Amino acid sequence: MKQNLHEVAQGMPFTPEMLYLASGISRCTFLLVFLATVISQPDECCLRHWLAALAASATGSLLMSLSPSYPVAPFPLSLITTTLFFSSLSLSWSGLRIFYQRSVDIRVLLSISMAPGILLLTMRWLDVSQSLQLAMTFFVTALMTILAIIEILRPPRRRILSQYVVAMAFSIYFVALFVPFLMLVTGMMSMEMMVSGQAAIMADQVLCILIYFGFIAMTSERSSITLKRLAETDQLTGLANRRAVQEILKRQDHHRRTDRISSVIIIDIDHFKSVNDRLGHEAGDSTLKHFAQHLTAIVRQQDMAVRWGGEEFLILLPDTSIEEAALMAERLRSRIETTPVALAQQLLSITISLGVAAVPPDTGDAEKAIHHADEALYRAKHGGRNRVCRYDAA
Ligand SMILES: Nc1nc2c(ncn2[C@@H]2O[C@H](COP(=O)(O)OP(=O)(O)OP(=O)(O)O)[C@@H](O)[C@H]2O)c(=O)[nH]1
Repeated sequence: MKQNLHEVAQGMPFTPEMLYLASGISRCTFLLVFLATVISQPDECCLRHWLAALAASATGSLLMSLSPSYPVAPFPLSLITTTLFFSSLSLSWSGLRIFYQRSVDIRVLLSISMAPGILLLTMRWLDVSQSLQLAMTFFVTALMTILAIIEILRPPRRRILSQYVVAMAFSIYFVALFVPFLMLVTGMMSMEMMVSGQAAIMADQVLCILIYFGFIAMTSERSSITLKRLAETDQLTGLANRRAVQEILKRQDHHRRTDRISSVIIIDIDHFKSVNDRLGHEAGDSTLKHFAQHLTAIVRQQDMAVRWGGEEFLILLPDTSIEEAALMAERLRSRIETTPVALAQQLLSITISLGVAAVPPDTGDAEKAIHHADEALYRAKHGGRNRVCRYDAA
């Protein structure tokens, strides 16, 4: 039987051994790309798992290219390659778990990697037919792809586009494994037909590219999202910073959305310089953090609270009339006035001044509204501080 299959395979334009060799060599070239990525991003532990996964599958492919028969390699080569391919899949899965900050139990990882080899040994011992051995290998491999898909799609889902490419590749992998399993089990496909399954090896090659480059894309996409978030976040208070507002205003100009910002509030802590001067810079920082916490507590989900600079803050309010904005400003003013800052040695009472302005509905110019709110704030300061002033065009 083995000899027959091999003869059939030899008659094909590309023998399975050649395809496995090509697959092994291309995996080795990915290895170099991965190695460079792992070295450049040493903190990403998931990349090390994926590198090991790739190394295992490259070794498996190269060993399969040495096999004198296809699709079932002789014993013990089949045991080694099965374990290598499975280790590759389980390491892909563990890498995904690490990527999504989920724990990985090393014993589970080892069990999943070893289980198919043990299954293969058992089937050989029970003298199970070659086609059933192959069918079972397909089946457990298909199960493994499902585990990977679950890790990607289970909530909470991140907004990372490249993860869907990887999920799609694993889904195609699943179909490519489950269909031959069904066909072998039901007798619709013979071992001879499997020999002409060059398409499966080539599909494996394409999917491998999608998956491993997808893994690299996932880590780079997440890194750039994290960097962008850091660049748009104020480190002291955790609020959005001026740069984030500029980005939002730029996007609004482009999209002319309906949930546009309709009111803005500018807030300034009164006599903040004297807090620094009397109690030190650290007390000043604590005061800023205290204020930011109250600001975050008072704004609605759709609003955006911003540290505009120094001791000045801004709230962008979509779909909010100037009357509603002034009410919110007043609530915040009174809350801050009645809640002292708990410093290490003492309780510090502070007050704030606020300027409120509406975005002109005809132009939708939020930058102009910020400018108007600033003018209102100036009036609040000069009117005696600890008050809310509305911008009045008249
Ligand atoms: N601790 C601390 N102080 C800051 C920070 N950023 C700005 N400041 C200080 O904030 C103070 C702002 O002072 P001024 O602009 O004179 O305003 P003010 O004392 O609040 O007076 P009015 O606004 O007129 O009520 C300056 O002393 C800055 O050094 C910061 O991140 N931490």
